[in-house]
Amino acid sequence: MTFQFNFTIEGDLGNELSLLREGALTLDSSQELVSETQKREQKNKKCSTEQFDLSQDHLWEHKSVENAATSQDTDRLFNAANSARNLEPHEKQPCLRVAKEHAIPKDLKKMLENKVIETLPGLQHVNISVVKTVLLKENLPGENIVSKSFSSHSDLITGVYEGGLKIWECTFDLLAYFTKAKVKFAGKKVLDLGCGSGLLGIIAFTGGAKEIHFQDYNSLVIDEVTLPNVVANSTLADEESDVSEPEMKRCRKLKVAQELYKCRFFSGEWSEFCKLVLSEKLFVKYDLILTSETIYNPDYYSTLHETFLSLLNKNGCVLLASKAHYFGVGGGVHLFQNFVEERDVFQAKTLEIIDEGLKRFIIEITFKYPS
Ligand SMILES: C[S@@+](CC[C@H](N)C(=O)[O-])C[C@H]1O[C@@H](n2cnc3c(N)ncnc32)[C@H](O)[C@@H]1O
Repeated sequence: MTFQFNFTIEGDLGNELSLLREGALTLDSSQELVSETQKREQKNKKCSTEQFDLSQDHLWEHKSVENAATSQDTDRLFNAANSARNLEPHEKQPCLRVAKEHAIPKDLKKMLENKVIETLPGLQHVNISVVKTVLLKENLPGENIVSKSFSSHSDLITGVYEGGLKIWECTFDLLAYFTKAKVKFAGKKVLDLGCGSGLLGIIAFTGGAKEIHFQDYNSLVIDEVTLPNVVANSTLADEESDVSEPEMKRCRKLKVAQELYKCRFFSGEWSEFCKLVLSEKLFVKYDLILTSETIYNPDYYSTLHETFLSLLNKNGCVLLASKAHYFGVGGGVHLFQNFVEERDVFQAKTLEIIDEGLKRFIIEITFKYPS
């Protein structure tokens, strides 16, 4: 399924793309476009089971001890959800893109090279158009999602690219809600699920969260956007200022590293991500799951629900922001709320309705029976 909306070719990227990848793209030929689409559909059917190396050596060690998840709790709730489940016969399971953890590179400054930093109130983020242009020029091996997204004129290519190379509208709604409702992050373990740029998790990070995990479907999004954004919002930005003494520099670097140590980064499909984190013996469930524009595809509802179920602390909550309806894909707030109600594990409460342009919602999801 290819979902097209809100897609703009920033600046001259479209032209640049044709020049850069002459012959490799199918923008101008409708005949070829069809065959590309068919190829992609066939590929989607097979499902990407791309294996990633998880080189644990390079990962910074994380140890959590409190509130470790018990498999019994999770099993009980899974069963409750499963028995209430009434899957439509046509419901497709999402592709199982294997999850991996992304190590934080040692050379933090290098991550911000070739990046243009933009500023929002209380936040910095890389300019994504520049990231895309550089990626197209470099033609790096691995996930080729930038050119795939261009050639299909789409922000979403099911099972291939799930939209992380863009800051979606509801992220801004949730950011505004954090301020308005004075949401507290201090001391909490937070997950930015389907993070893309990671702005929600970054606010939790700068707001004193104890631990913040970022998850995106696409590996490239984590490496090229999420990680640089987190680094740009750490104290690294002023690392060099007024510090000439090697010893002071060393201390400063250590401080930045200690701060970033609170953040972990994951890519991969949701059920695979769950498997990966739950395989850690001392995994601690999240107090807060932040998620924006992740309920567009009804085929993913069951996995998303199970992700909440297996990763959310009993007394925790999910703050979800979404458009009322996603034309072309079929998902939306009411469909997802009905899905949640039928499973009878969580309760969903509307916190805010933003009724300008396309109607948007902020929803809080908590366990119905927390004890
Ligand atoms: C439309 S984008 C929204 C990005 C970001 N939250 C924002 O608001 O700007 C949807 C995000 O959900 C993630 N996502 C969607 N479906 C997924 C799935 N089945 N497994 C893992 N991640 C998924 C993608 O990685 C993507 O970043």
